[in-house]
Amino acid sequence: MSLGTETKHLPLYHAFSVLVIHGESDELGGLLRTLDTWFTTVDCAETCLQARKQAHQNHYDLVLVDVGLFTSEPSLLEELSHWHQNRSDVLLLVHQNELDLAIAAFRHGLFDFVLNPVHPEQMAHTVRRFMDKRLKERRLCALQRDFSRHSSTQMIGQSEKTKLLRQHIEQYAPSKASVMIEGQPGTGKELIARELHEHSHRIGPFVPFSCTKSSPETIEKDLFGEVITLENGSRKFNEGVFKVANGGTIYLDEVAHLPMRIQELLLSMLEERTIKPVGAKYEFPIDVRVIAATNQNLNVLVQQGKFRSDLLYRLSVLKIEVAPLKERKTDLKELVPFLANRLCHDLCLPLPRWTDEDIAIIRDYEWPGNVRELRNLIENCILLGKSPSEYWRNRNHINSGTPITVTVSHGNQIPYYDEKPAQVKQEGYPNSWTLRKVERCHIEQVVLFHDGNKSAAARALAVSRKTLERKYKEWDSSDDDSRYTE
Ligand SMILES: Nc1ncnc2c1ncn2[C@@H]1O[C@H](COP(=O)(O)OP(=O)(O)OP(=O)(O)O)[C@@H](O)[C@H]1O
Repeated sequence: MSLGTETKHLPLYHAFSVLVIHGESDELGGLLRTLDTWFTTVDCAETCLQARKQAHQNHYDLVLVDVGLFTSEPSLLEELSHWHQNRSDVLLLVHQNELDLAIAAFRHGLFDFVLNPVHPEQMAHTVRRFMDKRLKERRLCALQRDFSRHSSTQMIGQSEKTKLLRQHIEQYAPSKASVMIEGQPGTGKELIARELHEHSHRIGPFVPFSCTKSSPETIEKDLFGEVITLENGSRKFNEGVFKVANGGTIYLDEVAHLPMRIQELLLSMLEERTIKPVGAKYEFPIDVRVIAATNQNLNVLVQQGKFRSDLLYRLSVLKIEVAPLKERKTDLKELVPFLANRLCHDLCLPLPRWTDEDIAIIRDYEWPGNVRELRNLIENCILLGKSPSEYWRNRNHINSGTPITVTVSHGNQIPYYDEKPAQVKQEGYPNSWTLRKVERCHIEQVVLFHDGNKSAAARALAVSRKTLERKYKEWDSSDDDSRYTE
């Protein structure tokens, strides 16, 4: 059996494995050689018992079986039909004089066969069909995992602003009216749009679309679809995003970037509830709810003549403003454990244990990148096995020996997400300490760090040496030793 042109171009399906169930035969050698060029695992079984044993120990994506074996091993047919339904594709190898056996196999749902002796081109064609189907299934499975990782519709947070947001979502969801969501990048605008769709009970899908594509022509085709006339005169229809979202919701992200021509088409769609694909002669009715999002001030863009005021009016029938994370820091209490739990679960890694210092860093930071930045930080820490404080020090090239003074308010602490109460390692000062006590302790710590060199300590503390001396005098005169009496 030699490889023809098609087999030479056959991609290597290395990640798949094959079992060949075949009695002793001269034809087998050639068949195995051919399969060996495509797959890394090609196993052989000569009897039903052997095949069962092999299949028990390994997973096979494809099982090739010589139908001649069904005469001596009738139970094999039943078993193969079961494998076929559950895990493996089954390909029958049929001689001209074995058609009755093939027909019996068809009755068990095994319909795919090649004629024996096998022609390499025919074999390559069939194998490609099976393996491409498997590859598609794998990709779909990976996409679904990736999708669920990135598209949660669970909005976390108990700050007043987030509670109000939830209230708006509940009130706005059942309406068909357009919604404009305003907020900085990473604040959760898409998440809100998904929640609106989930609660709307619209039967169609939720389809996100980024308006930052370069050319108006591409956006028009992507949004409204395209009718192409082929050389033979027939017409091919490429569905646009609006058609895909029919009955559901379209989410126009960064709507401020829409070119003027598309703004006009979108306005017409919102008014007429119809779309006209590029190259089409007719308009089609459409039932899509539009949710748009922006992190720019569209009123300013209207004044600058970059955004149509009538479109802005149409898109903003209902309006939601999302506050930046720094204005709703109490959300961190739920967000940190939620994101850490989810990421650890996705990455199959154990939950980290963080200290007061880590918690204080997360709480005191301003989060310009909002929840997305928080999520990225947590993911980095989990993957690198570093705590947020360590990560911060490394990122900002701070010497790990530098003492970090963080006062942690335990009453307002972000809770641990472990089921068991965590052993919180206390690195800050207790809440009961006065500012005077904290100051003294901190100065003494820094002086100690500099081996008693008060000039170096003063420089690290950004005060003059004189100020430091004055502090020591004050403490000596007041005989204040109560700093250690906790
Ligand atoms: N309240 C929240 N609860 C849980 N996860 C959140 C919350 N807000 C945002 N996220 C998560 O933060 C990430 C960024 O959110 P999202 O993509 O919705 O932000 P966005 O405002 O649409 O960003 P951009 O403007 O850059 O498109 C996502 O992983 C999202 O799931």
